[in-house]
Amino acid sequence: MVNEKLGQGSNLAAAPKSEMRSSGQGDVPSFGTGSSYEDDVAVAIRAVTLASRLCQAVQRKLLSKETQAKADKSPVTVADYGSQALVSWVLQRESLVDRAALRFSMVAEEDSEDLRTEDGSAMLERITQLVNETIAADGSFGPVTLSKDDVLTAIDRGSSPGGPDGRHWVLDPIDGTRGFVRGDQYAVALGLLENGKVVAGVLGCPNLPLASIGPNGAVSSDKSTGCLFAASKGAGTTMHTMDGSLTAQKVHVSDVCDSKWAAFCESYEAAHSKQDLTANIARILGVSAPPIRIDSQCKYGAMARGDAVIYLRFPHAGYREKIWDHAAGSIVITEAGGEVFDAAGKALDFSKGRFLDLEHGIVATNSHLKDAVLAAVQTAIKEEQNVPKGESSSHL
Ligand SMILES: Nc1ncnc2c1ncn2[C@@H]1O[C@H](COP(=O)(O)OS(=O)(=O)O)[C@@H](OP(=O)(O)O)[C@H]1O
Ligand SMILES: [Mg+2]
Ligand SMILES: [Mg+2]
Ligand SMILES: [Mg+2]
Repeated sequence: MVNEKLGQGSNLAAAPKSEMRSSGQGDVPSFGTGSSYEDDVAVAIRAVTLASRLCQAVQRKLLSKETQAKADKSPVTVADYGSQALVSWVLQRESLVDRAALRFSMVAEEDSEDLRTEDGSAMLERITQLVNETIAADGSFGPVTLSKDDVLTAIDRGSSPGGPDGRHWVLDPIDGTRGFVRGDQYAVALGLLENGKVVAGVLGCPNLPLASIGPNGAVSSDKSTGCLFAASKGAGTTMHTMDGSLTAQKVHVSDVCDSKWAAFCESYEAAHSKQDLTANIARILGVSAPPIRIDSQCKYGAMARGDAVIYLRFPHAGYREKIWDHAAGSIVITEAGGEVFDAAGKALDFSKGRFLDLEHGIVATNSHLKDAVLAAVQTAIKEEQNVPKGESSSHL
């Protein structure tokens, strides 16, 4: 039943019975890993599920007036803010009250600055309403109403600088806001750093099909959507249905060993990754399948279950990667048996604060293909550097 529902082409294996408890908290699924991060993952799932519901409600009736442009021209919506407020509120309230409330730290994408201006006041009103509606509809938190100030405070709890010491939650309240606004893929991405290393991650992907989106899954008749991936150090990666209706399944990256058969995924937005460079990498590897282009860290989730075998991301010159764009996704891949590295072959370093410190580009694949993919990446980068100026649209 479950395998039928999840479709062919997904690298799923049934999880042990202990991982299939139902939550008893509304429709929010629970997660049992037996790992030392079990409590953290459970509360992260609760927070991400709640935030994903808010996002789904907004995306269903998305109004252009609910979208603003930030100073860097990227879009931000009431759902980005609402999702951040909810995750922050749940984490603070549920997980750390007894253990580490005073040390609570969150590195998150959004801040409340624009909402505190006169222009932002209607938006703040709407966000507060959405947050309260989502909490009330869940029903498991009791009679709680957040004020506008509570919402601002919850959003601004994400201002931590992060760094190499201690525990930090890392949140992208909507990753792939452009996809969200377009009605396509997006993810609520929540990671946990401990002493500079990602130790847990949850990815809510409300629009991701349960069936594979890879070349082998393209023919699936199952159009159900809404996946949630959860991973923690040493405990593997599990895929849940967003509504908790099916049992959780362990997922694993593809075990394809010959790059000829390896489909790759990349950003939907050409402005976010150099698609001419990735096409050359694919050519060098002999990949014939067309790229799977989807927004957000949904790519990491899709790859973790084997839809694609390679993830390639090469931002244009001058762009600095943020930790919230990769923290949750990277552990979802590594715990599913994959590897995530930069163009020098180094693992990603999440210990340097809000930005990722890396050579260039982000690549993920399985352990069989790591050497071949890395060699192809380095060859393609050299070739790109040797192209006389004016003959290529991309520059390192
Ligand atoms: N110029 C540029 N280059 C590279 N990356 C950028 C750039 N601008 C933005 N971003 C970040 O990309 C995040 C969206 O993820 P993806 O690039 O994987 O998705 S997409 O397919 O392009 O939508 C997106 O995340 P969100 O802001 O959370 O949507 C950004 O952090
Ligand atoms: Mg953004
Ligand atoms: Mg993002
Ligand atoms: Mg975002």
